[in-house]
Amino acid sequence: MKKIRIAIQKSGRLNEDSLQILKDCGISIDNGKDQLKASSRNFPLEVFYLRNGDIPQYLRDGVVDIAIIGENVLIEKGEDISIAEKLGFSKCKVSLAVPKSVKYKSVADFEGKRIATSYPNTVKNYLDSKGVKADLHIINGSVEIAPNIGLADAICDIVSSGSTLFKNNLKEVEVMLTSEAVLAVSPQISQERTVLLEDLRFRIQSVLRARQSKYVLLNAPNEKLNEIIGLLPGMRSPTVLPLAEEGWSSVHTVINKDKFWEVIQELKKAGAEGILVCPIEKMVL
Ligand SMILES: Nc1ncnc2c1ncn2[C@@H]1O[C@H](COP(=O)(O)OP(=O)(O)OP(=O)(O)O)[C@@H](O)[C@H]1O
Ligand SMILES: O=P(O)(O)OC[C@H]1O[C@H](OP(=O)(O)OP(=O)(O)O)[C@H](O)[C@@H]1O
Ligand SMILES: [Mg+2]
Repeated sequence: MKKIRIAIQKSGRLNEDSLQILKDCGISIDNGKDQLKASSRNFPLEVFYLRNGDIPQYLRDGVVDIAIIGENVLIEKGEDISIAEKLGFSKCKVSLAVPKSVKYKSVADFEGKRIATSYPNTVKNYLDSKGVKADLHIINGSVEIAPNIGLADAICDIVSSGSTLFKNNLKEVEVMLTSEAVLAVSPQISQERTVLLEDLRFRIQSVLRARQSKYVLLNAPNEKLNEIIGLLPGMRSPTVLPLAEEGWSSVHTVINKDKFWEVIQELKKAGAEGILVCPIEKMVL
């Protein structure tokens, strides 16, 4: 049987979370740390460990069928490559920044300025769309230092917490795009391997849904049941079971992790007791 070939970042910010999501999908990989290639024992999958920046070309050439990669890299180097799933980790922005002392008014201020970046296509497309022409200096790392050493007037790079900008006395002035890790697909993937991709996507979706949700159990006095059920979203509707003690019920449901603390407060006010919150491993609709 053919195996589906996936590219994963060899080392760096995406490596650990990429391996974790495969693991959560029940896919075990025999992983010698310095290997370039590994196989799964229990899923027809081969893993290639590659540089993030090289992955769009490998996808285009059909050397790998799928990849976990930052959306920002696809926008820079792989606009022709499609995205099968957004994976919810490595969230960041790609932004333009200038020294704090600069009085910035609008994107027109970049006209004729020197901008240091590892994302030349992204910057060029953005500035073109605004009718601005700048002078791009392509550098591969430590971009934020460029204005301090007189190499550029401004930079374009990844911003997450903003602390790298802060340390280098820069301020973010334009957010060009937001990004997260995605599952990207080669335009050359075969029919046979597309079937494996669908199987993998089914598992990934179940894992991502579960990561977004909490399983909640609580006790409620029967006279408050309607009010409490009204507060709960649930997958279809909450499960209600009688407790051994007369007049009380146990209510089970699923709550989105972002809404969770708000809902818990409301449940308590409505008379819920003994609230348990549990992680969910997989969630299949
Ligand atoms: N500070 C950050 N916060 C969140 N996500 C980030 C951050 N920095 C980078 N990323 C995301 O992780 C990806 C990989 O970043 P990383 O710095 O590990 O690799 P790289 O040096 O860009 O690539 P390569 O693997 O080619 O060396 C980026 O493309 C981006 O999507
Ligand atoms: O807003 P922040 O939270 O500070 O994150 C942004 C920084 O993170 C990335 O660098 P990384 O740490 O990956 O180092 P690198 O330049 O060696 O890739 C990116 O290139 C920025 O410099
Ligand atoms: Mg980096």
